[in-house]
Amino acid sequence: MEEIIVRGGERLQGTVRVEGAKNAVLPVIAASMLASEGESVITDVPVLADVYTINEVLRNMNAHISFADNTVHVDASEPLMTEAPPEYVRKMRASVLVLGPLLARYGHAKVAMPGGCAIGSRPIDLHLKGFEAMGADVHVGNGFVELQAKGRLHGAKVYLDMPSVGATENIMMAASLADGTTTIENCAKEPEIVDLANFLNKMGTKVVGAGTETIRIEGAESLHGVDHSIIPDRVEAGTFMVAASITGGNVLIENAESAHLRSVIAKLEEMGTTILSEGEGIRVLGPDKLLATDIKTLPHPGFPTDMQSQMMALMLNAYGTSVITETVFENRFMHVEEFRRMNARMKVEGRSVIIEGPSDLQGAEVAATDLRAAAALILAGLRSEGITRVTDLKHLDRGYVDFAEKLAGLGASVERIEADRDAEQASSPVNDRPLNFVEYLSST
Ligand SMILES: CC(=O)N[C@H]1[C@@H](OP(=O)(O)OP(=O)(O)OC[C@H]2O[C@@H](n3ccc(=O)[nH]c3=O)[C@H](O)[C@@H]2O)O[C@H](CO)[C@@H](O)[C@@H]1O
Ligand SMILES: C=C(OP(=O)(O)O)C(=O)O
Repeated sequence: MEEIIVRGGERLQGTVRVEGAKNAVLPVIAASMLASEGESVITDVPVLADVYTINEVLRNMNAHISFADNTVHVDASEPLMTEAPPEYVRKMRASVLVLGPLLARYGHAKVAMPGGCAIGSRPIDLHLKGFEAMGADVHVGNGFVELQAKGRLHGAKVYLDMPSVGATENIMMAASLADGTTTIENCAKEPEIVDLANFLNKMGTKVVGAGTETIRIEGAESLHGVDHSIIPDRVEAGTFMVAASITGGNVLIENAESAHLRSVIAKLEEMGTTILSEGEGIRVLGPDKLLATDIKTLPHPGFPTDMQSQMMALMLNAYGTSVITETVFENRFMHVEEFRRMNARMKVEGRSVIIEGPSDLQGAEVAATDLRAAAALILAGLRSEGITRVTDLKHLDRGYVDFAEKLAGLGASVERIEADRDAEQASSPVNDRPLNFVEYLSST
C-alpha cells in the first residue's frame, strides 16, 4: 500500500502547471459516443484513474479509443453496445454520463445503478426525469437502470429541482440527437457545462445559453467527431492556491483560469492572501497570518463543494472563528475526524463546521476519505509539526496528477512511498504517479 509522507514547515516557492479538468473531460469523452462518423481528438487530458475508467467503459461498448500524450482519440462510428460494463461503471459515478448519448443514438441504454458514496447518497432522479420528458421509458430494478425509447427522442422542457451538473450534462447530450428543441431550466452553470456545450456545438448540435440558468439544445440528425482541448482544472488550481497560502509561500500557478475561480479567490483574499494575475496564470502570495472567514458551498458561481475540505485545512490555521456550511452534499464532512487526529479543534453542527483557529496541527497517520479530502490532509500536513502519513491514495489518484511530485517541485517535503509496515521504514523511492494503463487494467 502506498502512502504520502509530509514533513511540515516549508514555504512553497516556484511554478506549477495545472492539468485539464477531470470534470470536463469525463462528459466530453462520454459525448464523443454521439458521433456516428469521424474521430474525436481530445487534448489536454489529465492522466487520471477516472479517465482510464471512462475510456474502458467506452472500449467495452465497442468504441475505438486510445490515450497517449494527454490526448484521447475516440472513434465511435462502429455500432456500439448499449449496456455499459458494470465492473467499470461501479468504479466511478460519472459513468452514468453514458446514459444520455446511448439513449439518444440507439434508443436504449442500460447501466448499473450508481450507489451512494463517501460524500452523500447522490441519486440520479433528475437525469431520469429529463430522459422521461424526452420520451424514454425508465426501468430501475435489480441494481440497474434501463432506458428505452421508441424511435428518436423528442425535444422537451425540463425544469431541474436543483442545478445538478450531471443531470444538465446528461440531458444536453440526450437532446443533441433529439427531434426539436430541449430547454433545461434551473440548469447547472459550471465552466465544465460550457466546455461540454462547446464540444457539442462543434459536433453539429446547436446549444445556446450554457453558463446561464437556461440552456436550449436543438438536436441534429447526426453528429460527427471533432477536435477539442479541455479547459484547465479549476479545483486543482484552487488546491495549489491553498497550498501556497497555507505555507506563506509565493507560487505561480500556470494554466489557471481566474474567471472560473472568483469565489475561491474572494475567500482567499478575505483570509489575507494576495492574488495577482500573471500571464496565463495566477500568482499566490501567502500571508504571515491567516484570518478567519466563513464559506457556504453552493452551485457555481457560488463556492465549490470540491474546494471545501482544502479550505478547511486553511481555516484550521487562521486566527479567529471560521464557519463552513456545506449545502451541496449532505455528508461531506468525513475528513473532520481525520483532521481531529491532527489536533484540529472544530465541531460539527448540522451542515456546518465551526473552527476555532488557529489549531496547533500535529502530524499523524490519517486516511483519505474522498478525493478532495486526500488533498486537504496533505495540505494540512504542510503546516503541521512533525510527520503526516496519508493513506488510501486511490481517492487522490482519481483527481490529481502527480500531486506529491508537484508539491515537492515547489519545495515541500512530500514523498510518496510504498509503505513497508513491518519495517516501519519510509525509505522507498518517490513514486507519485497515477496508475499506468497496464497497472490500471490489472487492478480491476
Ligand atoms: C464528475 C463531476 O463532474 N463531478 C462533479 C459533479 O458531480 P455530480 O454531477 O454528481 O453533482 P450534482 O451537481 O449532480 O449533485 C449536486 C447535488 O444534487 C443532488 N442530485 C443530483 C442529481 C440528481 O438527479 N438528484 C439529486 O438529488 C446530489 O445528490 C447532490 O446533493 O458536480 C458536483 C457538484 O459541483 C461536484 O462535487 C463533482 O465533482
Ligand atoms: C466529488 C468529486 O468527483 P465525483 O463526482 O467524480 O465523485 C470531485 O471531483 O471532488
